Amino acid sequence: MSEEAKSKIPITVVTGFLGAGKTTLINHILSANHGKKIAVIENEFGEVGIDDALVMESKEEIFEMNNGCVCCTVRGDLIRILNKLIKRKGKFDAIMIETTGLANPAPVIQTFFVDDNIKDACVLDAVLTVVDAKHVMQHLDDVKPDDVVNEAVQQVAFADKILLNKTDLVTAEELEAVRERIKHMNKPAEIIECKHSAVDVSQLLGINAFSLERLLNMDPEFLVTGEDHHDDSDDDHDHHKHGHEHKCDEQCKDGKHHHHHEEGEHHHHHHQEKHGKEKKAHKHHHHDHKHDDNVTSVGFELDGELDMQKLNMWLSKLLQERGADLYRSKGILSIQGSDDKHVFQGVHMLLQFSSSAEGVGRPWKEGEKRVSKIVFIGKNLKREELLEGLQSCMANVDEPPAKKAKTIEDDVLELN
Ligand SMILES: Nc1nc2c(ncn2[C@@H]2O[C@H](COP(=O)(O)OP(=O)(O)OP(=O)(O)O)[C@@H](O)[C@H]2O)c(=O)[nH]1
Repeated sequence: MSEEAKSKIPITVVTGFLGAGKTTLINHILSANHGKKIAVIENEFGEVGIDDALVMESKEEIFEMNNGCVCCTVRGDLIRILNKLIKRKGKFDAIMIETTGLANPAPVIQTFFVDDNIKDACVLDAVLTVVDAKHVMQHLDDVKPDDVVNEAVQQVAFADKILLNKTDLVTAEELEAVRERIKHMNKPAEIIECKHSAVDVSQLLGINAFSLERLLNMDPEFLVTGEDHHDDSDDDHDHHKHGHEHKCDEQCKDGKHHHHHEEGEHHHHHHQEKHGKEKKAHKHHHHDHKHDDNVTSVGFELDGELDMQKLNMWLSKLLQERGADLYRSKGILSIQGSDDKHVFQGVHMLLQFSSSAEGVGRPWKEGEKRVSKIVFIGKNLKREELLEGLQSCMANVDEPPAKKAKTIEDDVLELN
């Protein structure tokens, strides 16, 4: 590394699909014994911020960016926070940015090359992509409409290093299949298999793994941002479009194609058909990229305490029935009869409860209002239905006066 690069603040971008294990990785790094002071920038896709409470208490500084995805609406926030941190250079050793599970990493990476101040002060050390060995296949397979990006594919494609996580949830054969698939999508990236994102920090930070050259080989116009493309209509900006073309791997004979078809093996037939038609359009809409509008987030903040048993039963049933479409669910819970802050984590059908007593999340602070915050992310979510379900799990809700059951005494009395 050059002297100039050495004096810059190293940046690590942590990406990976919803629920893959990014926050688990951040917590692992923050609690590891590396002697580094790390500033963390959290971005989450959800109507109600939760991750902030799930990142462990530490000396580190944590900045939250909610209400949007870092690759779109909150990119300005990212630039602002980075500039703030740059002014305090020397007070910390590194910055980690956790992107939302629905972020396309490309615009985040571009930030470090197109903004002059940031470019001069920071160096992108690596893009780490956490992959959920159990669920990634279905997200890679998800066929999106033509102008919609497949974030799961992008995240793997842009990785400098891949953490193939949750190996405990799959068989050796399944793991091999995922490994093959990922290797095929991104040959240069090292793949590290792990459980609970537990990888030696020396393999994650200060690794100097990011290569702009590799990205420019993949996409020569990588650094041409959406803002440079004023031939795009304003409408494009409203939609936060900012995609990229990629060079295909050797499977694809056609040279370039739109990134959401980037992966050769599975959609090959589809994009071969499309290439002819799309080529011209790509020239003018080079930076088109939209998120899948079908994937939405619904968030609730509930006053009052929840009944753990009712909630457990309701959530278990919901995840069983809707787990395919319900990519991610999570919540901070105020539970009747407990002084601990409870947490639930759902990834598709898998559901896990834990609490501050077990070291997950931070306990309620003195005087902190005990509000439950719950987020669901997925396809075809119905707010009313979810709210009704949650409300039915509140403790002490006035039960409708149940028909008074007869007691034995009543019977006895009647007999008399
Ligand atoms: N069984 C198993 N569970 C894991 C592993 N790694 C993480 N988890 C669990 O998966 C769930 C999601 O983990 P997170 O670290 O919150 O995932 P994330 O990528 O930050 O999630 P989003 O921010 O919502 O995208 C949590 O319940 C974790 O405890 C693993 O290796 N094995």
